[in-house]
Amino acid sequence: MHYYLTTNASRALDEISDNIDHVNVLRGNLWNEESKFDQEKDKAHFRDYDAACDRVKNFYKEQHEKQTVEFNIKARAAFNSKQQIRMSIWEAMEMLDTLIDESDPDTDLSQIEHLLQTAEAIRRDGKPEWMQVTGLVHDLGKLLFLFGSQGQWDVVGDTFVVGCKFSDKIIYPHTFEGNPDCQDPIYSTEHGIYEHHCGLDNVMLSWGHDEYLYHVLKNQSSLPDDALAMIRYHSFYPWHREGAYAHLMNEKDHKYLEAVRAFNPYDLYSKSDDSCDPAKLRPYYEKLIAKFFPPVLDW
Ligand SMILES: O[C@H]1[C@H](O)[C@@H](O)[C@H](O)[C@@H](O)[C@H]1O
Ligand SMILES: [Fe+2]
Ligand SMILES: [Fe+2]
Repeated sequence: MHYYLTTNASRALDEISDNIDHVNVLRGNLWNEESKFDQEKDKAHFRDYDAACDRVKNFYKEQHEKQTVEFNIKARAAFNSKQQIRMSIWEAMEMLDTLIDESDPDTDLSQIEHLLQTAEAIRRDGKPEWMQVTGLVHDLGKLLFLFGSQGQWDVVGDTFVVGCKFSDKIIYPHTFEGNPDCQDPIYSTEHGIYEHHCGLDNVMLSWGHDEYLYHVLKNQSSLPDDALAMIRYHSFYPWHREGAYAHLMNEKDHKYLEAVRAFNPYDLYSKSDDSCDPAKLRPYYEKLIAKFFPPVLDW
């Protein structure tokens, strides 16, 4: 059906619709401001380790006492000599789904949901495909728990450098008192076994899901270096959030720091987003997976 309007009537209509647009823009701005405010307010609730439950506190006490240089050398040797399991990225996501992360004060959601929420938040912001798929896989290293870890303390939680003084920027720093490396004349010094600005590539980060997944993917994906850095350092909060370990960084690490910081909000704050439906999202992400990974990988 067509309406024929006089010029005046049509001008009047345009004006009304302009006004409505204007009101909508204003309303939109207001809404954005309010939701920005809510988001800032909400952010303070994340990673509140003082208020965390005993499960989290006990987890970190155990981890901080047991992540020694000796353990880290053994964990890497075991990783290099172990028999490998072959499966696809999606199979790995499904396999991981049974794990509930004891170190995490912010979510009891399944791991597949956390991976999808992270990827979806990155996608919503219009970030590139390689970053979306990085969000999708970043915690798959937690499979270590099903592949012969000693518990969760050598799989999840924040990471830190071993082989030099434990930084006081690590959460619950006093719990390192029970770590024998604190008594070691070399490991307990500022630089420990490392040279000034040797590069994070040359230091031993506490063994867990970041380090494991980095080694699994570095030769089995076409992800860019920034993506591999996001995976390898995403739990390294004393570094990427608190600014510790500057004396061990080299030139390249400054670039990686930027990448990891860009990734972090998606990992952390997407934990409060609406839940995702894996079956619905699968076709989209299978296509992305196929662009960056072989059909099956060695784990
Ligand atoms: O509890 C969490 C969880 O284990 C994450 O996967 C890890 O990346 C974080 O650093 C940690 O705080
Ligand atoms: Fe993680
Ligand atoms: Fe995560």
